[in-house]
Amino acid sequence: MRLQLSSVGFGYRGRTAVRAVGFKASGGEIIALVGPNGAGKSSLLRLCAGLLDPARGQIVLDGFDLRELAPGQRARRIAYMPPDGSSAWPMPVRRIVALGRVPHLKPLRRLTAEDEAAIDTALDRAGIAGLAERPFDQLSSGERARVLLARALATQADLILLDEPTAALDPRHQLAVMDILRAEANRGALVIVAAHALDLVARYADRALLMQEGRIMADAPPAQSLSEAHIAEVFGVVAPGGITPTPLRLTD
Ligand SMILES: Nc1ncnc2c1ncn2[C@@H]1O[C@H](COP(=O)(O)OP(=O)(O)OP(=O)(O)O)[C@@H](O)[C@H]1O
Repeated sequence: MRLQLSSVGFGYRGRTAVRAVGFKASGGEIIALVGPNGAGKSSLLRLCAGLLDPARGQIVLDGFDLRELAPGQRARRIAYMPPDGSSAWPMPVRRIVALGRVPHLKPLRRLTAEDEAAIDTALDRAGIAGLAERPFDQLSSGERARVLLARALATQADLILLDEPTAALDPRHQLAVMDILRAEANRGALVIVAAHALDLVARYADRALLMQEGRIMADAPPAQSLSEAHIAEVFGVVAPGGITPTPLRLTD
């Protein structure tokens, strides 16, 4: 699959959030969106998900303008994980993950064995099989984040958009989630992930798009886009020698 953005612009009631953004990406890649609070990362993800419409420019998925794709097709092809799990749905975890299969259901049909298998696999991979019957609103924030990840995985989409999926996670689950995203890219999905954990981005992303005030000011492998000079300019912090990939790894 190929995604292409050309001169995409978007604003909220006059406040510009995304300015003249353009990039191309393909299945197999992990692309990280990096930048300070308010830089436009979440807005750009929501544009790619089709949840917002560009005011200017175009977003093209495999030759089709995102706005021309039928809603059902868009929902099967694109999975979106929102930034936090604070929504207080008093629903069992399994039912929330099952929502990831809704785009695959025929009208008025129940979940098939294939849907149930996709839900089980997603619960397992996110490490939350043991929480399947627990109410979502009684989980910790990290547990809720993994439920929303599982819902996105259950869709088996070929464009996976995630807004700060590791923000609430402990170190082991941060690595586990990034390993899952790598596996999704390896099966051919395009993964676009907004993240503040620069050491994880340096380790896992193929490209880091560094955003500042709605623009992309660098689009390169993390070793280049997260250079000391860029980090100083964009974040106002000194990262001696640039960002070092996290040295943490899972125990055997
Ligand atoms: N619903 C909204 N209504 C009005 N302005 C908004 C809305 N959502 C975001 N903005 C503004 O758009 C700009 C970009 O916000 P966005 O959430 O895309 O940034 P971000 O890079 O994801 O930030 P963060 O790192 O804090 O999550 C900011 O100036 C923000 O205040």
